Amino acid sequence: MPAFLAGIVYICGDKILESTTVKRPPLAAVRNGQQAAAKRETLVEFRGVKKTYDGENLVVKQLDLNIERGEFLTLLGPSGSGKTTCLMMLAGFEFPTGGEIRLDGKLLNKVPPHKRDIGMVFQNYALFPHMTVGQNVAYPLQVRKVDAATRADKVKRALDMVQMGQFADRYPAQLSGGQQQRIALARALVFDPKLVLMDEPLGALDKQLRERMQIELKDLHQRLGVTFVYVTHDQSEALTMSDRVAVFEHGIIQQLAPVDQLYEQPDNQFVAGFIGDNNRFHGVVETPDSGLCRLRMQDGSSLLGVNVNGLGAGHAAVGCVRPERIRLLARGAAASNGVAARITSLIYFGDHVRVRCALPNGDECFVKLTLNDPALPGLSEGTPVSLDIEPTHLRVFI
Ligand SMILES: Nc1ncnc2c1ncn2[C@@H]1O[C@H](COP(=O)(O)OP(=O)(O)OP(=O)(O)O)[C@@H](O)[C@H]1O
Repeated sequence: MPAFLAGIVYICGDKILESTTVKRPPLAAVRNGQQAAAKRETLVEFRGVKKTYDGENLVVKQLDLNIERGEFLTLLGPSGSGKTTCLMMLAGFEFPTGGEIRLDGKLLNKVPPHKRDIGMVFQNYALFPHMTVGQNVAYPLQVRKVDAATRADKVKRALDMVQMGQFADRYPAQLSGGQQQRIALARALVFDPKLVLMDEPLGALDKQLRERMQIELKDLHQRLGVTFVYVTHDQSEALTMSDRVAVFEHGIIQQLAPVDQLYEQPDNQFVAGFIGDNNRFHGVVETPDSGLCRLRMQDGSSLLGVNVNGLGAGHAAVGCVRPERIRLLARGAAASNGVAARITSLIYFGDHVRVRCALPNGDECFVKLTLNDPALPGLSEGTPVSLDIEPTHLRVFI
């Protein structure tokens, strides 16, 4: 174990990197919700952080981000958007080209990984194959010279925490992927880290197991109150687990918000399109007034929506709306904020039917109907309909 890596549990590929401890309250103290009271305290600050690997292209551009103590924050974004780079800078395995990172107020820029009190879990659990589960979990404590009795107690608690208490004597090869990831998690938590960083930790698991582990991780986070920073490109994973999500694109946070706000009030077209399902209507802004505006489409029809960017009359714009926020009405029925459309197809999705529609201006959109929706039997390809949308649910962007 290189000396510069002692202090962090860093699990990546077939490597496990480890480090020294910093004195902190034990897990049990954290567990009783003591952290909840301190929830709005800032634990981590990124101020004006930039990163380039080649001296030319900034893969992280001017990042300002506060991570609150005890929160579950997810960095979400497409491949190459800079999420892992941010995590690596926080862990100390990459250094910022500019700006400052603080942990508990302490400037981290020059602090090596082993002096940061951070646990990490990666996609490849990377347990030591020649050690039993118990020995793997004990390893961070051994490095920290924790005495044998305390070590045994902490290992038992950490394994019980991830419901793996009865597997202490097994070797990693005798465990399933999900079980190995639980052990990796126990190992990252056993030394009571201040912060736990996870980079796509469930990426190698099948869908069913991944979804079960998502619930377990969220539950564990709530019980422990430790701050989790989680990287994923899977938006449903981010929505399921996080308190807040930072959406990355091209090294910039496009929006940082609680999950419901992110979904209901996206700040821009990218966020509206990246999180959840989305429909887009193209038009020109008319009569902007007190936060709303009318989006006039090429065929003359129009919809009222939220003027998110405060666009002036005549500005080209795109209206975005979630499919579940569109009411499908029979053509001619009174719509408060409606537009004419024609059904192009009905696709069965098991738990709902996706009704695809074409608008006269050439835009396409879809609506989701539950299988017992009374309107469904009357619909088929070619049926003329009206799409009715509450103005607050149509977000008009530049
Ligand atoms: N060690 C490195 N050397 C050079 N370029 C790098 C290095 N690590 C990452 N990059 C580049 O930096 C950019 C951001 O990469 P990063 O891994 O942070 O993105 P990401 O959002 O985590 O992507 P993914 O979800 O695919 O892991 C990418 O263009 C990537 O090619």
